[in-house]
Amino acid sequence: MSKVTKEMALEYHREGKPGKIEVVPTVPYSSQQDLALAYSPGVAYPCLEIEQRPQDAYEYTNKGNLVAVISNGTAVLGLGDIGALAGKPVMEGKALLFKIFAGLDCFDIEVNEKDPEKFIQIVKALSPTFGGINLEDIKAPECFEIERRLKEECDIPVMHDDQHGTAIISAAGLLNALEIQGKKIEDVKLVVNGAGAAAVSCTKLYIALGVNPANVVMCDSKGVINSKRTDLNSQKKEFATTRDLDTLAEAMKGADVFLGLSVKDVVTPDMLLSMADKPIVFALANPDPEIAYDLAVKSRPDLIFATGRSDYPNQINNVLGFPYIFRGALDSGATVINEAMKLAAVKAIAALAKEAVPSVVNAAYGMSDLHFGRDYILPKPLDPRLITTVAPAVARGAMESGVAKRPITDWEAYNEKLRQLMGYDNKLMRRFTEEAQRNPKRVVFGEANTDNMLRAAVTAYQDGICIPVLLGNEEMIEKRAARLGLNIEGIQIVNLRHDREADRRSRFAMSLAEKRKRDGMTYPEALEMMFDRNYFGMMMVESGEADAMLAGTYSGSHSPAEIAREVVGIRPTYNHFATMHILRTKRGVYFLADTMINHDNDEETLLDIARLARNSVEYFAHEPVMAMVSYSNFGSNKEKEPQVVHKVVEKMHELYPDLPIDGEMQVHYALNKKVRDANFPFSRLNGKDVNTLIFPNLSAANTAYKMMLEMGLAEAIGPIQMGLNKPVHFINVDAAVRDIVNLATVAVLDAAVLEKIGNDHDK
Ligand SMILES: NC(=O)C1=CN([C@@H]2O[C@H](COP(=O)(O)OP(=O)(O)OC[C@H]3O[C@@H](n4cnc5c(N)ncnc54)[C@H](OP(=O)(O)O)[C@@H]3O)[C@@H](O)[C@H]2O)C=CC1
Ligand SMILES: CC(=O)C(=O)O
Ligand SMILES: [Mg+2]
Repeated sequence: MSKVTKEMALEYHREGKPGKIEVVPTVPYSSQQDLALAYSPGVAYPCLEIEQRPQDAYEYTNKGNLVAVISNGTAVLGLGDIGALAGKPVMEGKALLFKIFAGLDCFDIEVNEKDPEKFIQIVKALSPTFGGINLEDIKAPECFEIERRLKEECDIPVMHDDQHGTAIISAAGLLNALEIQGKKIEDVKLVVNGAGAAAVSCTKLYIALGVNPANVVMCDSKGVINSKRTDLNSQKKEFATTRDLDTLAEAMKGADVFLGLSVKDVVTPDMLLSMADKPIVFALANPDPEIAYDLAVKSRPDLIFATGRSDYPNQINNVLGFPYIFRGALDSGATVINEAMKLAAVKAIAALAKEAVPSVVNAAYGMSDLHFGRDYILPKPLDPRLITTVAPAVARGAMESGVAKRPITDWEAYNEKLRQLMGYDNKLMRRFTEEAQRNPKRVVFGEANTDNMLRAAVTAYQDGICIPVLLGNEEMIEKRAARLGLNIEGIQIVNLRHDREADRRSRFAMSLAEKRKRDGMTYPEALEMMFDRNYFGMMMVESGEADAMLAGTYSGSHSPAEIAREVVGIRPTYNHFATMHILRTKRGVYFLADTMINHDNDEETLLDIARLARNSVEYFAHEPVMAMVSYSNFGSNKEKEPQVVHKVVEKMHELYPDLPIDGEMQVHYALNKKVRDANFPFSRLNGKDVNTLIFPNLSAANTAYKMMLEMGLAEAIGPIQMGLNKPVHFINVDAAVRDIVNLATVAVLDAAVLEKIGNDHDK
């Protein structure tokens, strides 16, 4: 996993606009009218409504989606009391996590005040702004009283994340680790290093879950907290042991579980060796754990080891909890975050780790087979299921314990809202995946001897999306799989140089030579071609030995597109094939064509592209609303290129009298219906939102989608091939695993359509 250096981190924070977050308006603000509504005089109306009914603040302001991360900088990570200002990067980081993982807006507030009473008064005075308050990095013991008072005195949920977030996540990890190690919670001996905010709260939750208080030994910076000590505050006194122990090293002997919430490098390999069999060690000090990962795992193979860091397996970090805990609390109108809600979160997070890990999570971590076990005791922070698992569990907890002021009634609609909150709607791909899983097909992976293709094939197989056939040398693929830690058991490998089916190559060659004899192809030439993976793979599809193929975009002498034309051919009624990208953007789903195949389009080619796109968009269950774009509008420029587009639009109008398609038009008219309708009220697209853009040439289409991706404005599925007789799709072997899996999914659906309705979609 990649390591973080000081230079990288400083550059990351300094680059562009310094810091990590900004404020973005959510309402129109470009006209005088907009401003009169957003500010004076219009703004007075919601003010007066809220004055009458304070609850209306949730209707007219961002209160219901706004959280404050508030710190005084007295216990920033494990860096200690570095002050409010120095803690700001951490608080901005938490604000970012709230936004990206739960769609919650967040202000970081650094308060330069250490006196608990004054701090309480400041936070309380700020509280009307927010729907919830996340207290962060405030040291013990002051944090206990600060949280208690603010919970009591504010009418919104308040949670000290270092206490409860950490307790919830580590408890979920502990339950799962105990299950893997075969230990019972009521029997385990627990050593806790650190007696601050996080340590005390975690220990209390573990006890609530079944740990025997008599089996707990806690240490602080002065050693074991025992009954001989006279310097203990009331929190520490609760955990004072009567056993004759003074040092951490003594306490560790025979312990089953170690929980570190203190400072770095205080645990030694010898201490780990002195623990009981199959120990569990959570070294959670940030940024550096109580014992380094490499040192710990080297010293005991029977260990389950977790840290707070993202660059090692088993990250125990409150990021798995706080975004979703506040999401569920705010959405249900919870007045507090109580024990029922916390326990609901523990159970939901622990259970999620036992479910099959979706390919998108594997892909996000460059893995292929994450599964419940000693290196995967908790879900990964980038798991998109966390929001739909934890937030509803917390909301239910709030409702069942009677603290929810706005109970949720339609859970399916709530789950849908949560998914959509995460920006791009992933519904389309989810639907494709489910369809493919219902009827998986045999997909040839033409470049199986490359890392990402192999990873994608294994992921698609494990997810039940397709039955992969890997083309390549068995020995090399097996070696690569072993190096990547991939399990390829059960996946067929076809070595085209030493094919087990002796006559297959000659059979394929004969069939191709017969098909292309009028193009001058001889049998010996065709036989030679069968050493090319694209020819061979496509012949597998052509002959029905496979249902679809993912071909690489590079092939020795011939371009894969040419080979596809020769081997599987173009659909009846077309002379060209093309590709489309589906872009998922914040504004919705868009289909763009042709993004990969045809360079300079004459009328006939562009007409084929438009017809193919119309069919494909329909096939992806969208009503096509198509704009044919160029640099002029409806004939305003008489040069060659816009004229080609203009004529193709006319032909499309003749062919499909009811199809909403128009142009040529500039792309801003295509995408802005208000401006388009005002300027061109005669357009067939009147009142409609365009979802399909047909570009005049490859440069424009390719540049448009790549620019959107590079600027982070879209996620893409594609390139989706349209117009070949068989589902042969093309993808760059360096494409991300997720993109390859997505295309394999589309190929499976394509094969299913072929099976059902044949290859003339115009019928
Ligand atoms: N992974 C995660 O999700 C989280 C990790 N943490 C980490 O936990 C640590 C503590 O945070 P927090 O509880 O908020 O901070 P606090 O300041 O409240 O507590 C720190 C505790 O560490 C103890 N301590 C300091 N040095 C030693 C030592 N050498 N041996 C034993 N104990 C020691 C202190 O002892 P004393 O009481 O004697 O001063 C104190 O009890 C930090 O490293 C933080 O990054 C915190 C929250 C979440
Ligand atoms: C993760 C966290 O909140 C901390 O280390 O303080
Ligand atoms: Mg913290």
